[in-house]
Amino acid sequence: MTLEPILSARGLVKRYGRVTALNQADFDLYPGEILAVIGDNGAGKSSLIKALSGAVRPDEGEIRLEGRLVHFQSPMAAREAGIETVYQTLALSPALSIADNMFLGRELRKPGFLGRWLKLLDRAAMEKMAREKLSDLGLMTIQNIGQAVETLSGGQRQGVAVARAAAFGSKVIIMDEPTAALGVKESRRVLELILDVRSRGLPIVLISHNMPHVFEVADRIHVHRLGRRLCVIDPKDYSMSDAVAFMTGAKEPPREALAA
Ligand SMILES: Nc1ncnc2c1ncn2[C@@H]1O[C@H](COP(=O)(O)OP(=O)(O)OP(=O)(O)O)[C@@H](O)[C@H]1O
Repeated sequence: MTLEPILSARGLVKRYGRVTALNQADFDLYPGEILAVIGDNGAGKSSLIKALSGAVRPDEGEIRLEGRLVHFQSPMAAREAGIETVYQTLALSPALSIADNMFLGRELRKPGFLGRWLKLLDRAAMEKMAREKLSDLGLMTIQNIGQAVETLSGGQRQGVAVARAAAFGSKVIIMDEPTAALGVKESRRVLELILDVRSRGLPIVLISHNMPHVFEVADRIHVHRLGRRLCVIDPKDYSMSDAVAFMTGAKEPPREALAA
């Protein structure tokens, strides 16, 4: 590929005591693509994503965003740099409204004195932006932006989390098992959302154990094994059983798929 990766990592190492969760892991995400990250349980996928999203600091290795070295000290720092992560646990506050959840931690204040000195929130602006974002992503089956998140279905909640990420993620969106807890219909909606987000030009990292979902939406598949990137495959060239065989070590990937 001739393009420069938007987000890349080289030689990431992360140790937890005697466990080496990342062992010289590399990573490349290119502009506009959906990159799936697959791997067996314990292969180090979450550790990789946590390093890329500022949730853990790697012991060794480097991460570059648009070619520039970055050292995220916190998830907030990664967010500020344009990397949004939708965690499996979603990190939504159930009792708060959809609009409040979308702006959690980055509320809009009223302009001028009211906002700066009295810290008054600009609710109207937040609700307007939340409504726009949700309808952009075709999520306006949600009638009331003031509705508490706990009253939404699993798919709608996931939708709010994705809309929030798409609203604020200016460069990269990372999704950790976005369909794991969802039914068939809701999963479908979330997969469509992922494709919508890509069509808006935002690249996505999708961590998933669900091979049909991965093969349906991914442009490339990063196979993680024993703490490192084993290979990168094009889903058009390999079957799901090939991918699982590479992931589990039952089969070695061909030389051209092996990561450098
Ligand atoms: N906070 C931690 N403390 C100790 N060990 C950890 C910690 N986080 C991860 N590990 C270990 O690091 C290894 C990689 O874990 P990681 O969660 O990154 O794998 P994974 O590929 O995401 O697995 P899964 O698919 O099961 O979620 C595992 O052996 C795990 O037990």
